Amino acid sequence: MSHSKIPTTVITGFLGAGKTTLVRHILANAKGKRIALIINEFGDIGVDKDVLAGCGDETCREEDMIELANGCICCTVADDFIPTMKAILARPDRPDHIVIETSGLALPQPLIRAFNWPEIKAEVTIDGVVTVADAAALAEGRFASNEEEVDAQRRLDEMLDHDTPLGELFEDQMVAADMIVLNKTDLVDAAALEAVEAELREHMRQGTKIVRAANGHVDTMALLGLGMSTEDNLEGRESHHELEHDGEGHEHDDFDSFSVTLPSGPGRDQLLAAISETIAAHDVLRLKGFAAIPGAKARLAIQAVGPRVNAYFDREWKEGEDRVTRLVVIGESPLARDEIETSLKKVAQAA
Ligand SMILES: Nc1nc2c(ncn2[C@@H]2O[C@H](COP(=O)(O)OP(=O)(O)OP(=O)(O)O)[C@@H](O)[C@H]2O)c(=O)[nH]1
Repeated sequence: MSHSKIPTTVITGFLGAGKTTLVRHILANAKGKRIALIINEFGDIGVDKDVLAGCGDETCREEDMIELANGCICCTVADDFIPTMKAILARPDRPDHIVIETSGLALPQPLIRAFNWPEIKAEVTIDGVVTVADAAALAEGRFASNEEEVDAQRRLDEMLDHDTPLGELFEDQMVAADMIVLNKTDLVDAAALEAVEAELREHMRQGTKIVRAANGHVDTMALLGLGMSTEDNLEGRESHHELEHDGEGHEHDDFDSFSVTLPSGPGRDQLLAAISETIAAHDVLRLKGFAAIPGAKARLAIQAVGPRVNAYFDREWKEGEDRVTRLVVIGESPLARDEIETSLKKVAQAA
């Protein structure tokens, strides 16, 4: 039986840039396309899948979502990614399109190269690599080193030139892109947006499109269907690591993640205040999870990206579900795990 190749969109972008939000938008606007979703997370709790599954739409069907929870898709291509793709391809009801959301710390390059493995290449093609960039984080210079020491303008100028793990990873994700979704435009003014966009243009491959968005609202038909066959066009997309080490394996020691479980206890405001304080004190890059708030029938989804903390009740607790607060914490290594845990647990004990 011959099939046409299934187009696959790879979504990359730094921690908290809005990848899951974009995926949610794609699923809600799939216009009848059956989409299989592969989600890769850094951290040991599958928050992203749970966020999508909590959306309540029939487009977020549990059976169409596959989670690769063990960290970095770039390091587990052979063990995890290839078998997962083969399982999708073996289904009797093959999807019309595959979307892969990589973890915010993943280098997209090894994943893109995996599409040239013979058993994958025969059946699947990369429709496009979409990199989500966080306009607010960029405007605030959050990829620069010594953030406090430089003034806002210098930060903006230097943000992409630094040899920090954050800066390098960010550049690696940028050069991999066929399209950049410059997200969170609602959080910055027009002048800052222009500055961020000008800076991005200097660091991406020529010809890459930038699409501005808020909350991942991009025309799905423009996003899916780029028809790039990216696996055949790898030139100029090399990561720092590939350029410096001939593509030998790479390390993820630069970043660290752990999860914390807290008993239900503090109220919403107390908990969010404690989270904000902890993030500020320990330079946490990303924190996310779900919280049990006393008296609330629904669980509170918590999403922090740098200093910005969002929270919303996403769905009611299910029968038999463990009503505790579980949070994933991600930051540059070494993370002061004990101190962060103590700081978060203090609020639960005080309640
Ligand atoms: N104001 C604003 N918030 C946004 C926008 N897009 C996403 N967010 C919020 O940013 C937070 C992170 O969004 P996600 O979609 O989870 O980001 P992500 O890139 O999937 O995060 P990781 O998978 O952890 O790397 C959430 O609180 C979102 O609601 C936007 O355009 N504007």
